[in-house]
Amino acid sequence: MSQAEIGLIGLGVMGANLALNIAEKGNRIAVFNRTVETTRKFHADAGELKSRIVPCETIEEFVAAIRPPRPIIIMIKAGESVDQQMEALKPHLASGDIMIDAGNANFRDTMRRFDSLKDTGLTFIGMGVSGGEEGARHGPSIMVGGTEESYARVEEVLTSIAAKYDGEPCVAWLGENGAGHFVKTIHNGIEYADMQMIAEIYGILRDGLRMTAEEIGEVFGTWNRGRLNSYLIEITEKVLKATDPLTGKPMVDMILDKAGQKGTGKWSAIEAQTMGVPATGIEAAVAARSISSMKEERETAEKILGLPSVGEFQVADKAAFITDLENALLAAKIGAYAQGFAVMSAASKEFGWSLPMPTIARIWRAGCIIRSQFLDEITSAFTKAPDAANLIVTPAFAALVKETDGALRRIVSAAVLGGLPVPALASALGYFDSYRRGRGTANVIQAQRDFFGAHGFDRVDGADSHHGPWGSGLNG
Ligand SMILES: NC(=O)C1=CN([C@@H]2O[C@H](COP(=O)(O)OP(=O)(O)OC[C@H]3O[C@@H](n4cnc5c(N)ncnc54)[C@H](OP(=O)(O)O)[C@@H]3O)[C@@H](O)[C@H]2O)C=CC1
Ligand SMILES: O=C(CO)[C@H](O)[C@H](O)COP(=O)(O)O
Repeated sequence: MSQAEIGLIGLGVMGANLALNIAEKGNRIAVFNRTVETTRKFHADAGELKSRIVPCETIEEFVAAIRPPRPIIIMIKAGESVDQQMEALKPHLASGDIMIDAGNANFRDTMRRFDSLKDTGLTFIGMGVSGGEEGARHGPSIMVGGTEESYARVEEVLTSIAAKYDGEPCVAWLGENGAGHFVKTIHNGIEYADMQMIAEIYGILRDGLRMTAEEIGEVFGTWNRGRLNSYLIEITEKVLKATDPLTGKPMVDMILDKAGQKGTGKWSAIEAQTMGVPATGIEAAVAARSISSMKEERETAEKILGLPSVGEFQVADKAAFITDLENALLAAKIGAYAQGFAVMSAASKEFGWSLPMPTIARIWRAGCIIRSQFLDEITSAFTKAPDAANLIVTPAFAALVKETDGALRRIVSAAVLGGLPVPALASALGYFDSYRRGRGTANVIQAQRDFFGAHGFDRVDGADSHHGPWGSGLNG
């Protein structure tokens, strides 16, 4: 039997589907999973793709089944398990072999792993994959980091399995070492913000307008046929319309309001903060997930503080209000994406990657969780202005912000006055209002810093005097 062209370790949700996708595109693939039973079941269930899959029960057997130089995808739980898996593989590999970590790694781990293989003859690729189960099976968006030469060796197979947007594959080499995993992290940070903003809009419809899950699902369905058309809006309609088989009630009403998180949102916020780039939408979304997980504390606080004492949520024209909600969501979404791209732009300089913004937007148009029509507009904006300081100052998006930010202001105001939490939507408004104001209020902060710490300030008239007359005698 001929050797496999590629290997894959980890037959969980993502790995199993990716392996089937690879086999379906005509590639012969060797597979290995820590739990042998999973490998056996995976192969037994592979149907007509069985003949292209080589199930292996030991690492030795797995490595021997792949034709050198071997590309090996590692799609397992992120973190230490990847280091352990790499250590287990290494003694069996030969010069030229490539280990490709396709999980949601912290890009700093990816940089370390990349460096650790220098001078060994082995190569490391850190590859972000997005699209969930369905994407992995039928076409994910793939963000590759590593040497360009190593990408060239796997480009054909990755292109064959990637999602296509108007025939263009949603895969690209984005830069050296951690570039691919950094971009995937920010993709997820944006995903967090997008999801949180959708949840806040749902909250206004549920707790403000007192609409049922089914009715709210209808609203999202309508929006999905308009400018908000996207995978996340599409699945929101579906989840809101689903019925719980156990109770016959709307499924969403039976789900505990505690959101999980595995790290990528938090890493996005940390890296943004570390580089001094505001990513308030992502930060608000991460914090909202953390607050959501404090269920018992929230219930206790509600008993002690009560809900905000505001009157009945009043809306004079429901249809106009729902149109405002649609535009508010679009405006807030622009803020979150603008921030995500600004973080990537800063990281590109910080880590010397030359991240290609139009390409990133292009490969997010299909396959990934944040895929949307909107990303085609971002692709076009960055193609016309690849060095724009911020998405919101490109002509197309500046026009869109001006058109929709009034709605965002009305919705945030209504929610705040109605006592409904909208931290991510409000963060977008705060971001727009701060970013577009040439003269802000940090002059007071600078004066305070100088007063208590003699930190100095620059003057608006450029005069060579950097301390205020605060009277301590130290700062004059
Ligand atoms: N689910 C999703 O939507 C997406 C997930 N990802 C990322 O892909 C990676 C895999 O996720 P997913 O498929 O969902 O995870 P699953 O939980 O479905 O599968 C986890 C896999 O990791 C293996 N594994 C766990 N610990 C170890 C270890 N110490 N050594 C070797 N193998 C180990 C498991 O093997 P065993 O069967 O023996 O337990 C299993 O094959 C993660 O990094 C995840 O963040 C990326 C994009 C989307
Ligand atoms: O990468 C993904 C989607 O793009 C994974 O589904 C990831 O698990 C999502 O992050 P979290 O679990 O923290 O919500």
